[in-house]
Amino acid sequence: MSPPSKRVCILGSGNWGSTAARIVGANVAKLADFDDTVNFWVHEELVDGRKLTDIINAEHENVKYLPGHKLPDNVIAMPDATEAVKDATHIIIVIPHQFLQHLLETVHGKILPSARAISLIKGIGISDQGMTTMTQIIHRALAIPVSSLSGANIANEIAEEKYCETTIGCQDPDEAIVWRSLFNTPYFQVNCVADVIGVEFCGALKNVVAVGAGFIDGLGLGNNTKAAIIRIGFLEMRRLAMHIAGASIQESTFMESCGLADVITTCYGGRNRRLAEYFVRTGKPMPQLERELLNGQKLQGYLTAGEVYSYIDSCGITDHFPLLTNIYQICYENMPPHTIFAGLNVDFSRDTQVPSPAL
Ligand SMILES: NC(=O)C1=CN([C@@H]2O[C@H](COP(=O)(O)OP(=O)(O)OC[C@H]3O[C@@H](n4cnc5c(N)ncnc54)[C@H](O)[C@@H]3O)[C@@H](O)[C@H]2O)C=CC1
Ligand SMILES: O=C(CO)COP(=O)(O)O
Repeated sequence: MSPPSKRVCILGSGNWGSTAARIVGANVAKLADFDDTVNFWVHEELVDGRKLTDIINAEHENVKYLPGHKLPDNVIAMPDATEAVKDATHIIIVIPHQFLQHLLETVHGKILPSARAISLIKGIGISDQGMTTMTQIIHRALAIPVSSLSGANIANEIAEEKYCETTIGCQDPDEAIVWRSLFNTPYFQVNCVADVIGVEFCGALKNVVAVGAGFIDGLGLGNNTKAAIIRIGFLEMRRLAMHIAGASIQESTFMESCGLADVITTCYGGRNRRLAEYFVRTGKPMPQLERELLNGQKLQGYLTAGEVYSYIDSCGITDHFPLLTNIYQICYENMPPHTIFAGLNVDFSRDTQVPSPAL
């Protein structure tokens, strides 16, 4: 039998990164063409005076970001990202989006030219060229094919092996089969689509809607109000994604796990929702709440609200996105939370009237 020709590296070890390591570690052990070892890059820090990498390798548990769940023994924590990616054919990138650029600069020139990557990140980038997705940023930096994975996937529930679905966006059907084999389990059901950036836009933009849902909970309003915010938020997400990249996005992607299902789960169970509720109840700024309540975990929706607004404002199209605009103004411009309802009676049948992006 020939030796395994493929090898996995996971870049990122937070709540979702550690959960992904649990899944992928167990799966590679059963795949003959993959080396059993999974290199797991950990942003090094001290936990009770010990290095987190040492704790993970001794106890097979990420006691800070995924306490109470064992990682497979073949997942090896490493503090050096360049060492972790060295021989990897399949690179899984799962870090908060604000840290991506620095990580890419670190691993640039250190990866196999034949490697491929998949992004599990939920976030967007803003540059002179407008709004970019994580796979576009990774592809430009590393010049390798990049797929996306996103879904209604609250990490703690998946670590408890509660059934859910996810969506992989991958243009090459053969590659899609390989990525699916790394992630699919009886309790984590993967569906593959060819729409890489549609999957990503859904995952990133729903975090802003979840902040809005948290405001509703903070105001003590009920389920009907939250359902209205979810519905309008979903339409604005779709409207913005189609405005930016309509020619390459499939409408059907919005009905996959990465679309409607993820908006629902995050608006009820996510960190963005929870901290937005505290924001209304306490009046404390989001970054302070993140430091006080998340024990090192990071919010994506608050930053994404700012990034989305900078884009729609620069395009002069805020009128077409009243909910996303209101959420931004509540987060960053001291507008009171009840102003979330201002101007929400937009006619979504007029989507074609949003001016095209000047890209
Ligand atoms: N937690 C969840 O339920 C889910 C998260 N995601 C997405 O996955 C991505 C990663 O999130 P999580 O794994 O949950 O992370 P997390 O928010 O739980 O943890 C933060 C991570 O950032 C690392 N970090 C801190 N400073 C850093 C730096 N300067 N450079 C690099 N890394 C640094 C920490 O070591 C830690 O691993 C995010 O885009 C998130 O939206 C997607 C689906 C579910
Ligand atoms: O993306 C998520 C669930 O699919 C997690 O959302 P939060 O970051 O709000 O917890």
